[in-house]
Amino acid sequence: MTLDELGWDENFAAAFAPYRAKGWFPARLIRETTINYSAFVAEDPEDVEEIDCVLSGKVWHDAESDADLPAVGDWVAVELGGENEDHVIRAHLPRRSCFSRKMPGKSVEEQVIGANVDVVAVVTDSGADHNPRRMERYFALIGRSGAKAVVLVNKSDLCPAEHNEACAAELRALAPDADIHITSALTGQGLEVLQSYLKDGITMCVVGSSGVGKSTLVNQLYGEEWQWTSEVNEVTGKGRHTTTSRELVPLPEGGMLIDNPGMREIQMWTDEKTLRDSFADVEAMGHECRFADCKHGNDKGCAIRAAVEAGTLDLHRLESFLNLEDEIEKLRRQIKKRQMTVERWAKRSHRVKARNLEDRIQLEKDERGEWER
Ligand SMILES: Nc1nc2c(ncn2[C@@H]2O[C@H](COP(=O)(O)OP(=O)(O)OP(=O)(O)O)[C@@H](O)[C@H]2O)c(=O)[nH]1
Ligand SMILES: [Zn+2]
Repeated sequence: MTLDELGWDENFAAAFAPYRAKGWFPARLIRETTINYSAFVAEDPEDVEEIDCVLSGKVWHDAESDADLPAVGDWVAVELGGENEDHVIRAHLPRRSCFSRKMPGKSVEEQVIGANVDVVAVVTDSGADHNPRRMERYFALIGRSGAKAVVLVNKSDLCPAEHNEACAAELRALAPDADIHITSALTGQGLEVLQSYLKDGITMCVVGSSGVGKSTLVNQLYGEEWQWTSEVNEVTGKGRHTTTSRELVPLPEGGMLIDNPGMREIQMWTDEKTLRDSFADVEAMGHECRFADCKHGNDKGCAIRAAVEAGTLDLHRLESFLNLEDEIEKLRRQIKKRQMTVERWAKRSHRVKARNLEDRIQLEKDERGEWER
């Protein structure tokens, strides 16, 4: 595989220029563990190689938050070590895009799903999973990430065509910039569409609720010979751990996937601005209400209610809008709580995270019993 097939472009090359002079090499991160990263490194731009590498103290300290640390999909500058030496990530190149979500559970810590992702494919169906409100949140999140939004209304074989079409049209109305396709991973309908996004150098993420067919779709892209559980990646010829962590995987027909077989329904990382932006059109309608303090309830001359009655605004969407201030208040409380937790954690995080070089050296010394106090 070549550097270009990995998604290298002029901007990355420009950002990398000062590091080339130091004898470092461009690399793209494909996997992360608690102690190190795996990357494709381009010592030879025509034939990238898989290596393990660790983070330098500088890159570690320069990151302002966990979300700023190198993540799967990121481009970095690597200094190759000699025999029995670590390969070290010396610099982190600016991201072209970044797809992230809220951490699972109660915290609102941002978690990067993939850096430099070009296309996010949201898989849903026209049955139980169909939920325009949730899809609005996906659209807001993908819009913020800088990636292109693609929706696959999957399991089309289970519903009449008109029903699938109606669901697709409803989603299309929510996000004119998104591509909405009807697919069936089972019969293969519409799969060529997914493949059409996966040109050389393009990175895609596949997300969606549990059971909508993500793995079934992804396995078809890998081709018959290579599935989640297989041992060897056909493209790189390298062995592959069967793991539940996210990985960047080159596909046999070109393009790459960042995926995770166990990825549960994405929990949205969101902020006040993203929330408000997703209702900008409703808010604009509110300016047309007769009274400036209109509560959009039974008030006379309410433009928003009129839009609901005229069928141009969905009633559920209005309800979400009316609850917006409550949601934002909830978010603020969560953020405050998170800051307190983060401060508490910062004191002991060095024990948990040994991804940077100095910590690792110390850890190895500790293991050998060479205590430094
Ligand atoms: N009828 C029909 N069934 C499908 C289709 N796609 C997937 N399935 C079935 O739906 C079930 C769930 O599919 P998965 O691919 O495991 O779904 P997933 O989204 O990866 O689920 P998680 O791994 O839990 O996130 C399996 O039994 C699939 O065979 C489809 O297009 N039509
Ligand atoms: Zn009103």
